[in-house]
Amino acid sequence: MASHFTPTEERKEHTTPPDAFALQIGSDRFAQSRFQEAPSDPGLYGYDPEEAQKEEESKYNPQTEEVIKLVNVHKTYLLGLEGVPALRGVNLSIKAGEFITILGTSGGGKTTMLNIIGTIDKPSKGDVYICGLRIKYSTKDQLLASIRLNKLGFVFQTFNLIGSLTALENVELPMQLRGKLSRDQVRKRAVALLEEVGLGSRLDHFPNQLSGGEQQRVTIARAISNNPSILLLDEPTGDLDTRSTDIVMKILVDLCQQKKITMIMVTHDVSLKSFANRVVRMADGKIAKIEEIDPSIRDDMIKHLSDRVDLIHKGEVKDTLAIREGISGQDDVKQTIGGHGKVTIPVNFTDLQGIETSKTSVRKPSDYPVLRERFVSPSRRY
Ligand SMILES: Nc1ncnc2c1ncn2[C@@H]1O[C@H](COP(=O)(O)OP(=O)(O)OP(=O)(O)O)[C@@H](O)[C@H]1O
Repeated sequence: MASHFTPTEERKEHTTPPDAFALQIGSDRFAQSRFQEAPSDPGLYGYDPEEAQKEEESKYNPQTEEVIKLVNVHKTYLLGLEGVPALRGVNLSIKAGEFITILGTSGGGKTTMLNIIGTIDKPSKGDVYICGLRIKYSTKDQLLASIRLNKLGFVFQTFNLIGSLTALENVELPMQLRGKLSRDQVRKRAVALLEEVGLGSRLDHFPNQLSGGEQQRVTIARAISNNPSILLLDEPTGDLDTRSTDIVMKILVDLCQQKKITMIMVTHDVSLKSFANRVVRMADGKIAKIEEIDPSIRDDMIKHLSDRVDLIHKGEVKDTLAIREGISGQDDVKQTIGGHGKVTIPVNFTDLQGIETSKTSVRKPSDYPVLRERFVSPSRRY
């Protein structure tokens, strides 16, 4: 990889200060992409501190302005001598308090878009506005680090907790790095956040003493510790079983509805899409489609989710064999369940025979998140 560096890029990377938010990232791609960016306008390397300051002080009004705005955003990575276009002219506006899911084909640009919104990557071309602040290729790393610490929270599929710290200490860390609260205030807030995600009895557990679902709940508590306006979620339930998925989704939906945190969630699990206000489908580096979820359908989904989570907490949910909508690159391709050998189903699902769905698989809930029977009923809405 060293052969791809230009002296300028190398120097720039070495002078970058330690970033508080790095603890929330587990992605090697972060490091790679910062070396491999191919700016469309090399002149943008110049940095104007006055302009940045002006932008930082701009009066953002969440009532009237979008919390995130992407205008004609392009991102091209350099792979050897070739440019790999990851985003090709993306326009998207997101209002404060919205819940957005991003679905799409593999390599379609979902993670790249999330990384650009999260200021982990900079666009090669185009403008990105986060809470009224304009981010472009020349934006200084210090300003980006400050935006991440103050405005954004991150939750990834791999939980990225620090193994040598307890749950409580993991949640305290971003608040300590921000330095706005006293030691006592930090501790009290960390305890309250862990109680809020149902882990009041796990404060002193280390990550390896917690289940996957519990670790992800610690990650969420950590991600919201500095009161972010926006939570960026990259496959947050990808490694979780059904029950943990339900618990985590309920926490996320509550945070969105009660604390008005804007949620942007990349997922391959189409059964989660209707928890959002809007679904953005990406393909080939572009937004292929934006779908509004009918509010009554969303309310219904959330009500069922709450009911399920209540049952989970009462210990009334049993493991059963269940049917799950499979994940394929083509979410929209429908197949017939039980029809002429297309999708095989066990006898206890014969009532689903003939229903059109995306590629479907049957697994034990303990193996993988499952789609409950209800979600593949003929009246299913996705
Ligand atoms: N650091 C990088 N260097 C080179 N190419 C990259 C880099 N990161 C992403 N790409 C390429 O950019 C394109 C978009 O990738 P991205 O990861 O954003 O897609 P995705 O929709 O998140 O895919 P998936 O669903 O498989 O995670 C792909 O062609 C990918 O190979």
